This record gives sequence, structure tokens and C-alpha cells, in this order.
Amino acid sequence: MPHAIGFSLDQPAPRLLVSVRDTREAVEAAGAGADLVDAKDPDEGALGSLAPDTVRAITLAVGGRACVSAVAGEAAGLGDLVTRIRVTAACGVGMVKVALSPALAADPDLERLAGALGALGTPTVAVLFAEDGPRTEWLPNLALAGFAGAMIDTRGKAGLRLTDHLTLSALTDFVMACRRLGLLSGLAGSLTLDDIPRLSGCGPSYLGFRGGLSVGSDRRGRLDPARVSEARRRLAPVAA
Ligand SMILES: O=C[C@H](O)COP(=O)(O)O
Repeated sequence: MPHAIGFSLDQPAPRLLVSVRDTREAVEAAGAGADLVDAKDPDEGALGSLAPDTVRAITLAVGGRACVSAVAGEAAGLGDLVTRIRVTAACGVGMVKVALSPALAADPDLERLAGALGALGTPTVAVLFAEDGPRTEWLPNLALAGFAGAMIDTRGKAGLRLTDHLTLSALTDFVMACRRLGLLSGLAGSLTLDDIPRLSGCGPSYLGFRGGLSVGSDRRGRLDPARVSEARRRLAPVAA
């Protein structure tokens, strides 16, 4: 049985999402305090998906100590979106992440997905890229389509970080708009440990990391469990 997301919109502090490439990193991340162990191929950019067998192995290795999420890549259209979500959910994960282009996020036909997403029963988060200037106007469409949440990440992983693209005020507006619609919200994009206090202040459901918690800050290198523990420590409850 997959570990459910297990957190609500009213939690006192953001949860910690850590992207991992294999079972060893998955066990390390869960052991160091990750709430969401995110199966992703960091060699393939922002939304590189791992082979289904690897995702299944990661889910088994984590064994319910954390929620396992998995990346389903970037959808080319509505049909492709459903297929990607189905294939990834079938790996037994607790949450699916799939990237949407601006055109797809704003597509009124997205609502037709609601039945399919509901039937799957695996919460799916829509990933929007900071480079696309994600708009809060897209969020009602995502809610109608049955997404459980929305997150912003950066498509590029070798230059500008999340906070280079979007102000804290814009990020807070995004998070609050998600909350009003009953959507979980996530923020990611070359975040470092030092980003944790100010981004926690935006009130997201979770913060996502790879490079900032890797040895030498190299997202293609190995995960650094000591940095994961430190991130866990710094994710203190947000003051009311
Ligand atoms: O989903 C979160 C991403 O894996 C973040 O990766 P990054 O911290 O290297 O930008």
C-alpha cells in the first residue's frame, strides 16, 4: 500500500521533498527526514522520469517511511498527460508530478481529465515552470481537472534559480491562490539550505530540493544525507 501524502493545507511548516535517483538515495533521504521521496532522474533535467522498475524498487525500499512521489515527465497534450499519469501511478507511488506547458495549463479542455484523475486515486501535482511565468489564473483550471496540487520549479538547472525568476510576493500569491482552491503547493528550483526561512514564509505545502542537498551542490552527483538532515532541522514551523 503506498504511503499517502499525509499532510494538509493547514500544516505549520512546509514539508521536505527530496529528489532521488535510486534505492540507496531513497533510503538515505527517508532516513534523514524527507517527507516526500521524489523518484527522478537528475541527469535528465527538471522532469526526467526514471524507469517504472526503478520507481517500484524505490517505493518498496522506502517501505512507507515517507511518501514516494514520481516524475511523469512533461505532457505534450491531453492524451499524453493521462497516459503519463497512469503509467507513473501504476508504480504504486503516493503522488505523481507531471509538467504542464502554459497552453495545457490554460486549456479549458483540461477539465475533461477530472474523471480519469479521480478514478486513479493517486494525487497528482501539476508542475509549472518559473521560466513560463506561471499565472494564478491557471490554477482554477487545474483544480477543476482534479489535480491535488501545483508546484513551481525551474526548467533550467544551470543558471537562474527560482527566486531569480519570481519575487517572494509572486510566490506567496501563488501559494495563497492554491490554498484558496484547496490545492497543495510546492516550490523548487535550485533551492539552497539558506532559502528555507524566506520560502517557508510564503507558506507552501512543501519545498523541493535536489542540487542544494547533493554533495558539492551538484544535482547529478550523490545525495548528501547530512544536508537532508540539516534541511529537516531548518524547516521550523512558520510563525503565525
Ligand atoms: O522537484 C524538485 C527538484 O528535483 C529540484 O531540483 P533542484 O533543487 O536541483 O532544482
